[in-house]
Amino acid sequence: MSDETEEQKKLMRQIDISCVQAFHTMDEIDAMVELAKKYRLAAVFTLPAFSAHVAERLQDTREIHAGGVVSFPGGGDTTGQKKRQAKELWEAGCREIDMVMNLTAFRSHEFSYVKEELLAIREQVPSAIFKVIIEAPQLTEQEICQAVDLCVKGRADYVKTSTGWYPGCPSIVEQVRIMSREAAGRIQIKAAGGIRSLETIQEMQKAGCSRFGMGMRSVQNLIKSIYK
Ligand SMILES: O=C[C@H](O)COP(=O)(O)O
Repeated sequence: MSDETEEQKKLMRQIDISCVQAFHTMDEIDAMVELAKKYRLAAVFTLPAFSAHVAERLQDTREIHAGGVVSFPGGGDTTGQKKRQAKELWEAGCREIDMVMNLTAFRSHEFSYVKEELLAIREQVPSAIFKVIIEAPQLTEQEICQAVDLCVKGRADYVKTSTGWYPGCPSIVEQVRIMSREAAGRIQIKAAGGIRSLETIQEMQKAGCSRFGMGMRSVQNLIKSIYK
């Protein structure tokens, strides 16, 4: 990638690529790792059974992280299960942990349960980049603000819009704006789920988003559109 511009490089460093749907094959996962290495993406995510494999294949590069998902995609595991998952993924070599918030507890106003759970996971993986998924497309504006605030109190590094498991409910710029306004620089924002174009990414960047989670096919399309 010798003729890559600084702008392209910077954008690639904000992309988390993933094969986290149930249908991916090992060949796809391996192709995704190679793509991440070629374009120097930020992190590579799979479902947990394949995280150690990805971490091993990324061993020769420190700047591209293996990422692991905790309580994906529902968020309803017990705190103990989430702690064990996070620890196991860290031990497998994952340096980024994306965990789904317990949204039933959250939407039932069990805020202290949610906060304590986030703090418990933070304690398990103190050096990991810890992102918390809130499924913003399913929440009201007030709930999005409350969820962002809890992620700050739970010492997460990022609050993330969505798992991408709800195809009819993409992450949109307005959600990022709300999150960014509430975050006020206290936590970073990752958008994921249905992000399909450079234009959307640029608008989300302007709204305050610094990381983008995209499925492998969407990243391939994005690359085609910007490296001509
Ligand atoms: O962050 C991970 C998601 O799988 C991204 O979803 P997507 O397939 O809609 O890009």
